[in-house]
Amino acid sequence: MAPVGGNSIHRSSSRPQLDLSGAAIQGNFEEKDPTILLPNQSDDISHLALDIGGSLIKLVYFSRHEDRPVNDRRKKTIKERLGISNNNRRSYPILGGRLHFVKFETHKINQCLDFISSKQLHCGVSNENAVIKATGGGAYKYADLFKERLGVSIEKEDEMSCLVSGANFLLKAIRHEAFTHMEGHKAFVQIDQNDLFPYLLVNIGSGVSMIKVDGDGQFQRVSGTNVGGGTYWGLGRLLTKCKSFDELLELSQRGDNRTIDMLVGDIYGGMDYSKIGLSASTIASSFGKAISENKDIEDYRPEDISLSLLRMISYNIGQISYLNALRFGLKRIFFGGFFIRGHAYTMDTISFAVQFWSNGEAQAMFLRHEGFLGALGAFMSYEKHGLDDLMVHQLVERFPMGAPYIGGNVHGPPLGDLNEKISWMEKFILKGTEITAPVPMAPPGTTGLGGFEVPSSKGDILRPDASKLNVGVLHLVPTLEVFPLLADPKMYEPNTIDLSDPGELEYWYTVLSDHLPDLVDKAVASEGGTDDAKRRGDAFARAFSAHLARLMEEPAAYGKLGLANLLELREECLREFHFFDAYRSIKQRENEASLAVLPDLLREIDNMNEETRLLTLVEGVLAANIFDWGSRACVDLYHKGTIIEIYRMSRKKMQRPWRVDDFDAFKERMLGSQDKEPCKHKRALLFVDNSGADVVLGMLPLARELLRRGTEVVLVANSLPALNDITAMELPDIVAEAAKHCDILRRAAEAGGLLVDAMISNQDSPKDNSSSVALMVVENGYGSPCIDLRQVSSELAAAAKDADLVILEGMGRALHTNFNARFSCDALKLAMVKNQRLAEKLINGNIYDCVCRFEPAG
Ligand SMILES: CC(C)(COP(=O)(O)O)[C@@H](O)C(=O)NCCC(=O)O
Ligand SMILES: [Mn+2]
Repeated sequence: MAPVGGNSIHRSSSRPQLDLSGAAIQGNFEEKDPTILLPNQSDDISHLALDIGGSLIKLVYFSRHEDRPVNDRRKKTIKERLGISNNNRRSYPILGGRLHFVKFETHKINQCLDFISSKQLHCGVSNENAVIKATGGGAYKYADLFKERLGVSIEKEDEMSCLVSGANFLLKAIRHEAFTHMEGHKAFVQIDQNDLFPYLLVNIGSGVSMIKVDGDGQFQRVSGTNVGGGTYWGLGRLLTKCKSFDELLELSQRGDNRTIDMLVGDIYGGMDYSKIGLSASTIASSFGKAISENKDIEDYRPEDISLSLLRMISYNIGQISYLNALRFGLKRIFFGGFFIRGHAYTMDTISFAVQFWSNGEAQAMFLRHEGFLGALGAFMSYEKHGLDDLMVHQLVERFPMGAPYIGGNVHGPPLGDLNEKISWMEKFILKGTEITAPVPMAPPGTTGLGGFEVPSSKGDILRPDASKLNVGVLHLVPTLEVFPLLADPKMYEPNTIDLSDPGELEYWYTVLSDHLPDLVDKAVASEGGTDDAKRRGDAFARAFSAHLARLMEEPAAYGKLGLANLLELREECLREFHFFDAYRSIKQRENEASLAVLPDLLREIDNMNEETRLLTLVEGVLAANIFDWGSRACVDLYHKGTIIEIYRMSRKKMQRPWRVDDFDAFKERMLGSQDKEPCKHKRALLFVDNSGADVVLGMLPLARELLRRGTEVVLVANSLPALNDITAMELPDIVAEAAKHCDILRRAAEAGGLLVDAMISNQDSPKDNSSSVALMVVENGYGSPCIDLRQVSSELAAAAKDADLVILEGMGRALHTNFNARFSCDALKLAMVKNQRLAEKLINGNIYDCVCRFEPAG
């Protein structure tokens, strides 16, 4: 029996709000997603739901996070201080874990049963008469098979109802779920939760259902058509001898439907019928040419047949959908179902039809989880899972590890332990190298749909499976919150660099790829350089490269892609292969070296007047931000001297004005002027960045100055390691070390509960700290160099409530993300730009230029 349910807050781990007392892992403890028994959990929590359709089985299952129990004393103290309890505000439990999306072909149902059985998904509850919720016709057809093979009963859920609740959940809870797709260009649509209804949901499975949705559980199937995905696949199979739906779809890529469709021009001698707005290239009659030509099926190219069929069915669905939207006055039409399969050309065709018939009034929208609406809805139908109570900020979508190699499909048994994962990567070496080469991206407007024209070069630019990898693993993290000091959370966009610009994406792809060999060396060394570590390092490099290559192909595969996502992906991949702190020894070395010179620095600072001191402190933060192991240029620099030599050199170069220099405004705010009173902030949140000089000689002295002025200070650090960033777990020891040489820090740290035992040798001051302002440490919820303030730890959100000053430090937190963020309190953004291109783009400057941006409360 092994206890589960650590209390770490980061996104790879969350705190389930279930009754976990007495919980135990059943079976192999080493397994990635082992079954967990919850003997004291009174609610029925099931882990699996299915949608068994005519062609595909869609499966949604839940797995608990791998919790690594950590003994973090800081966490307990901070919870008490900030008044955070484990009791949930909600009335019923919310699962903390991951939702996985998997699909199988229905005729290979045994593969699906093997999958469920090997993952033990059907026995996730301590319930003797285990029941699985399922929807779709197969829930009836295969009920006996499930009973026979798995010993479980199937509880059938209404298909329409499941589709609707699945769609409603996705549209409300996933930020980048809905998108438009016109002429090869994908654009995400921001859906206002409060302005979602009514809409038309068109689910294109084997057949097509059109559902008017008025609210949660309020819907009506208003129409449908029997000409759907089954028609395309069935007719296509007969006419082309294709062996699979995907093969048929791929064939269409190379097709020319003019050889088989009758166009307006064919009837009007090559002319447009302009009087009624039809161009010569408009399809007048799908397959119409076949009647006038004395040809047999063999005389037509299968490619042309497939395209003609695809256009016929897609236009027809688009047209009927629009007419139904018109009938009920609905402005939004969402298309789902596995017919679409993220296929760019299908979406373009449907979009074109909707636009054409509505004269541009209506717009087709698609859903990234298009095929999983029913299965998700069936999952939602389990009572008391709390899923429908989750909000956007509590869901984090992650890149599924194996997806780049297999296009999101599941082949073979699930991966068990780390070793299996590595062998799996090794097995796919060939596949991996095949796709690692960047694939040209589709420039917008090249599918040639601008007038029912035949796409000229779509075979080269639109891969048939281009959008297959469009569903990640959904992490449910009920503890995440929106940072309360954002001025306008709805308008907030964390990323400064937009990677939908192909030039930007390519640049950052190259930067991250070039950095990889060095990172692998560091990671392997951090694990003792053993053969096992080398093997894992190799697998990590492959996995990360494959992800990058896949994202180059389709940047919006998992929703809008920003630089923060790429940097986070790198850290996630490292953790996936059990590299938990690649820069461990570097961080230790730099912390020690910096702590050794801290007393001298503090003495120097204390001899200055208030004004010079403030400038020196801000200058110190900027100078020390040079210690960044994520920057190629900086790493090259470290070969040229010791830490202290580089720190001194960096300080010497700090010439004002900095490239962005609001220091005078900040100084006036802090110290006042003839016209203005000085502002004594109540509580400052300092988002710290790197270990070593950055935090010890930069941020800590600044924190100390704020404490001296009577401002409470909360140091906000990463929950998990990322590059050489300091973590919340590591900070208390550093503060304790620094406090040995400084009364201000010591008293504040004691008042903040950071120094709870006799870590400090300097015991001569009075024990009563009631008058001291506190120094605290909270974790931010991230294991990445960047931070998305829409999803932060509950500790940070609680600490923010009384704060009136935010200081963001470093390139990741203040430039790549949050450079344009607006706060409802005073905000100071401090960073050294350690990348030439970013310096040019962002501040029209050069590498090593500095940013000191002060934005007073609005
Ligand atoms: C990874 C980083 C964001 C970390 O910067 P920091 O937040 O530590 O200031 C930064 O080093 C970076 O953007 N590096 C990649 C670019 C380069 O190597 O030039
Ligand atoms: Mn950093």
